[in-house]
Amino acid sequence: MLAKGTFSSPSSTLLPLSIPRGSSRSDSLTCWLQRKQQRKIICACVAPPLNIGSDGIPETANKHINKSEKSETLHPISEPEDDSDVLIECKDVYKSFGEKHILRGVSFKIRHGEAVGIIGPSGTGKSTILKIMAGLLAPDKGEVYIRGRKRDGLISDNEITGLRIGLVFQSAALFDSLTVRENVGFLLYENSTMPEEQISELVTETLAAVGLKGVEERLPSELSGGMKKRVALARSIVFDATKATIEPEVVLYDEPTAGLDPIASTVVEDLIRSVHMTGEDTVGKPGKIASYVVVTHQHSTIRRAVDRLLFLHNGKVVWQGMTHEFTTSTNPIVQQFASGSLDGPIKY
Ligand SMILES: Nc1ncnc2c1ncn2[C@@H]1O[C@H](COP(=O)(O)OP(=O)(O)OP(=O)(O)O)[C@@H](O)[C@H]1O
Repeated sequence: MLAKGTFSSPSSTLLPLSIPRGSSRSDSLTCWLQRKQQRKIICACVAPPLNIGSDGIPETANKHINKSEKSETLHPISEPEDDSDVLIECKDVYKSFGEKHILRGVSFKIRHGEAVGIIGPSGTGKSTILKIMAGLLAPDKGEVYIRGRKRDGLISDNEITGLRIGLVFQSAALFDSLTVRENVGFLLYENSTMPEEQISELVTETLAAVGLKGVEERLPSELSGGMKKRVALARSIVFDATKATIEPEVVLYDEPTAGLDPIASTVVEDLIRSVHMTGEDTVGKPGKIASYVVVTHQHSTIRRAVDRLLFLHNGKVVWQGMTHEFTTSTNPIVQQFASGSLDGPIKY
């Protein structure tokens, strides 16, 4: 049994941040509980008060693109007028770290049922915008709306219910000294009124949904990288069955296939699809995740796991389109990124 914390239950999905390797179970829990008191995770997203010019091209992008290159709009998707299905919106979000101005007016919306990828060069702020959506970082300027309600500051600063937000870190961020069962059921053991046996059953069921059986009593160190990612996914989608209302959930994945071989990547990509509402999990049940956002560099993940793409560059969304438009785009930024060429507007 896990030690019980004294804090109140969170309004949304909470995920452990990184815990030092080799720390003891009590250290891990203490560290986690301290952090948890500081940060309750909720999510918010970007909608564009598009700093996109009349030609559909963001102002910064205009600086890098000559007239002949502007033939393709950078904003080819016409936004529906009805925003009732918007779960997360980021509006003109700015974020700097010291002198580094990372996000400079990022806007987008994540709608119910969407599978969205965020791509762009390294260091362009993809993980930063995920953390802002999750409420782990506050924007310097701009707004984040959760189902139409503005979130101020971090998730710990206000209670916004109506949407669960899960964040799956690149590193999986499992507690090294807890078993797989304890990792997956952590929040339920801590916060739920469910009896332990029921939590245990739910954990087993959720692990089965991500294709893992018989690993409940293993420690993270006994798992492969791909299995750890699946455990982290299970942790983000485990539901408290005693809650009267189950809120829709958005899962944010930060480079879920980084470091995996091509086949293990495919397994994770299919898994991400399968737990989405349009999919079917590995035991044949419909997925429960309303929408998800994936930050990735991997072409296979772009092709296989997402439907719509947002391209971040120089602090803004410089292109967005459906996945199939990515490889045929005539936008020079997209072309350079898709081909990996050293020549083009993206400079390292
Ligand atoms: N907490 C922080 N303090 C200082 N600088 C930070 C912090 N978090 C991120 N940065 C910096 O902000 C920039 C964007 O980081 P971020 O991780 O969001 O980029 P990214 O697009 O996800 O990169 P990659 O594709 O390489 O993972 C980087 O230069 C990074 O060093």
